Amino acid sequence: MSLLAARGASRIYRNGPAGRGGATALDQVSLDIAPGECVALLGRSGCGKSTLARLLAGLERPDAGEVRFAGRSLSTFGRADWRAFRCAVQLVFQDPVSAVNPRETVGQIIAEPLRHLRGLTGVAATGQIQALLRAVDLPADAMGRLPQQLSGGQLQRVCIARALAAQPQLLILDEAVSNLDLHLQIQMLDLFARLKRDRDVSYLFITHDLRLAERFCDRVLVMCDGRLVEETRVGGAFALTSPEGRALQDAILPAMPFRRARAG
Ligand SMILES: Nc1ncnc2c1ncn2[C@@H]1O[C@H](COP(=O)(O)OP(=O)(O)OP(=O)(O)O)[C@@H](O)[C@H]1O
Ligand code: NI
Repeated sequence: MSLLAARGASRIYRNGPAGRGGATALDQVSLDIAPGECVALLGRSGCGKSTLARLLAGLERPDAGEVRFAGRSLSTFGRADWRAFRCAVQLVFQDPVSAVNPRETVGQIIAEPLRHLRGLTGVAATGQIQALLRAVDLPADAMGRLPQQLSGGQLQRVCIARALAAQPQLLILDEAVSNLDLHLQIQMLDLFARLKRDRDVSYLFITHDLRLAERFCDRVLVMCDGRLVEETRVGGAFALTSPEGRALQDAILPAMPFRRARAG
């Protein structure tokens, strides 16, 4: 059974780059994400990953093909369906600054899905906001701060907390941990792994880091020029075989010997 699926989904930006058939950002992409599954999406910059993420999250419509949730095309959704879908599928954007209202405090930002999607307000909401801030390792007093008073990595974690507030079944993470330091990356991945184990949450994990993908995901998808060019299950002597996949694997730096500078 697939939770979220794309069937021949294409997206053409009329004002996009010339070449490759005009401005086709996404070219007949089909994929399935099963409940509890963790799928990595890799590919070089501009290949269409974020576009696919927006389509799968229902924020943009495909120009051809369709996106299906629990077997139903999003194009048939009514108001109540959209509400259920927004609860079930959450997207954490690549750029946290443009993903929040600069005039809202962290508390207000996280309160929004609690109120609109889960009907929580007042003390119940405040308790949840505090728990969510703890989960993403932000101090409780972050609640009263504005986005501009936070670092990029702190704001990214506010966005993760906001996505988790909906208690989604599927989280689409568009480079959501890329600009966090290694310690925080591991902490967020532990949090995601716990949600996966306890609540069967699925993930579409967009990253440039093949090693992260290998560690966290069940399956790796590789895109090139708007198309899916490879799908490989992770495990054992796992190797990517498409030219694009091989390039990703070759791009992993060998461990560098660390030399301590000598005094004097
Ligand atoms: N709103 C838009 N209008 C016009 N063109 C767009 C728009 N959004 C994306 N594109 C184009 O579509 C293509 C795919 O962009 P997309 O952001 O999906 O790539 P990406 O794989 O996420 O890249 P990155 O790894 O740099 O985030 C690019 O050529 C981009 O210029
Ligand atoms: Ni992107």
